[in-house]
Amino acid sequence: MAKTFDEIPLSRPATPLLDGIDRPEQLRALPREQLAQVVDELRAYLLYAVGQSGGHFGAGLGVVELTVALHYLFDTPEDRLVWDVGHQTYPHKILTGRREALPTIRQQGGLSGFPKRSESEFDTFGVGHSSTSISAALGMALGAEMAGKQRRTVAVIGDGAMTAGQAFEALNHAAHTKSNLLVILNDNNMSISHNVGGLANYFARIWASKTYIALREGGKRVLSAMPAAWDFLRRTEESMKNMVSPDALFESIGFNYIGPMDGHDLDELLTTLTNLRDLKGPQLLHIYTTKGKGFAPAEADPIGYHAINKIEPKKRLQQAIPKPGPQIKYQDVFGRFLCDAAARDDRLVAITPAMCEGSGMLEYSQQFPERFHDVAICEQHALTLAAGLACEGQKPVVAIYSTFLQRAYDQLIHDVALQDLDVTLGIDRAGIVGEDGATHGGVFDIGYLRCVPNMIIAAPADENECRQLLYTAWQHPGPSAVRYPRGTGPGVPMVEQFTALPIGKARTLRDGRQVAILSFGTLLPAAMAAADALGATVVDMRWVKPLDEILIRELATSHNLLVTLEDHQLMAGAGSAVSEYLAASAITVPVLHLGLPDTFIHHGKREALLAELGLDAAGIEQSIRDRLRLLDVRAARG
Ligand SMILES: Cc1ncc(C[n+]2csc(CCOP(=O)(O)OP(=O)(O)O)c2C)c(N)n1
Ligand SMILES: CC(=O)[C@@H](O)[C@H](O)COP(=O)(O)O
Ligand SMILES: [Mg+2]
Repeated sequence: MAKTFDEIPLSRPATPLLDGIDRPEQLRALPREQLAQVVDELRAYLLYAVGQSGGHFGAGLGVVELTVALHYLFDTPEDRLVWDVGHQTYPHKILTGRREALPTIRQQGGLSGFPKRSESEFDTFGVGHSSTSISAALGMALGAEMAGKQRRTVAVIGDGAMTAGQAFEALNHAAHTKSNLLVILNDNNMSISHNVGGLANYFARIWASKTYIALREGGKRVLSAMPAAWDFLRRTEESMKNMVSPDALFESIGFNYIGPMDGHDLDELLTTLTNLRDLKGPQLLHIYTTKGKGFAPAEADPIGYHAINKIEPKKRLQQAIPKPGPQIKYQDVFGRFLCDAAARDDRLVAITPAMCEGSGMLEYSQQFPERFHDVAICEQHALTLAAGLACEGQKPVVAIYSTFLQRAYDQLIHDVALQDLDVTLGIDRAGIVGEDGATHGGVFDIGYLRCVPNMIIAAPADENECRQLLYTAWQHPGPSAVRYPRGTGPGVPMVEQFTALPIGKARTLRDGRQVAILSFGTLLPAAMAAADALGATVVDMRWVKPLDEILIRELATSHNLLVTLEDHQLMAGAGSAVSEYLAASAITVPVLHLGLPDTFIHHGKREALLAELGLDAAGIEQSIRDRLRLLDVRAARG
């Protein structure tokens, strides 16, 4: 039985077997009897390492046995193993040559928090966004068939990820192609929050029917000697089968369903996977696991332990750094807005695609349960659901991370904007997100939103402006979006009273000369500091669409250089909107755009990445000085 810890070990545990495994071949060289010890050592080391680094926690603990069994029985990396989301792959990384590097995970220059093809041959597919594993694995299986390769292909997908449409698109196609593909459904009855929806209930009933299955198997043996009774059981089984038959859903799609089974029973896993690995055609193995398995606090609170910060040893906590000012997270600014606006207007209804806690909606969901919808990992459904609600005169708010909104782009255009429906998007994690890295960067939303007719887009600079712009956007009777970053603001207290701010109007914070900095969003404090050194004008633009064109025109005629600043790709960003306006108005003025370059920004601390990209005060000042020098040189040349 797996060992269960109550504390995260602060010193490295002894892992004699694990220390000898730098590649799965060395795992496969061990006798099967030693695998249980590998599991215990792997779980202990995982606890220690994530304690050192912080990062995703519960999901990895839940697949320690599965990871050992898969790398033991399948010839990885030749056999392809595709993990869904990938937050559960720390055990996989430990067994595939990254044991010693694990404490660097999610840190700049360290391991990615998700499988990444460029990081390891064992990371067969880059993930981070959920529900892509079956599609990718099917593609690999078809690719192998085309190349005449006899390799096996496995996708490991969680019950949460299985709620997304793409998972079923892939299941549907896999059944059609009848490819040799093993899908392992890792069912822990958890998404980040508790998993929701009919599918989650179906899975739960399967598990509950485990007793039914046991009875059925047991009953068959006993009753087969008594024909009449056997006939009765068969008829009963038929009626019960419709109620809780575990294979109804997947078998009817065309998969051979096996399960449910205990995903922590290593022996059972090894036996079952040995039987399954060479079966032809699409197979689905349904395993039950516990998110956070082996660490009692995480087993008890899988939501709280989905991810953890690095564990600070007690001694360091005594010299805690003095707490900064009254900063609150932008997600909590959003949650407070929802509660306050919902209390005033019963048309507010809030929707999240499985990110309740991360979006700051827990309190709202408890206060207004009848106007709260967690739709599971279904971003596309979330947007069109909101569109339907708006058709009926409600005022829906969709809370969605910038990166995950990418999933619902057609729904935004086709279902919301084209019909000019009253849907508000609270776009969290806009800009560089930090440790989650490039898969989660919220750095494209301005580009993909501002070209959509009927959209209005706000980029608040601080907590109070975020609150007021959320209210303004929500009041607006059409499609609207407010983008704000991960983490806390500069500590500007929120004003209780809602004020509908003028749409498309900026606010000038400092009148300077020669240079005008047009700041879009939360990099404003850095802009102000740079302006101090330069004597520059600073404007909090507040709105990406519509722009404050009158102000831009005035600034262009009264300054020698306009500087736009944004936590977004430069291409198609807010700065390019300013240049488009100037060009369309035949206004000629030098413009310097500051933002993210045309590359993916990988994982690290958000502030350090911004500084490295020249988006801190010093970097902004330096860029402006360089540009002024260039302009002087050009002026001197005549
Ligand atoms: C498209 C998308 N939406 C949302 C997320 C955020 N997210 C990360 S893990 C997770 C829950 C996944 O649940 P499950 O697949 O059951 O894995 P578990 O954590 O239970 O092992 C969610 C919603 C994501 N990664 N991708
Ligand atoms: C794996 C995944 O997609 C989520 O767990 C995501 O990492 C959450 O991001 P935040 O930590 O910013 O809420
Ligand atoms: Mg789950």
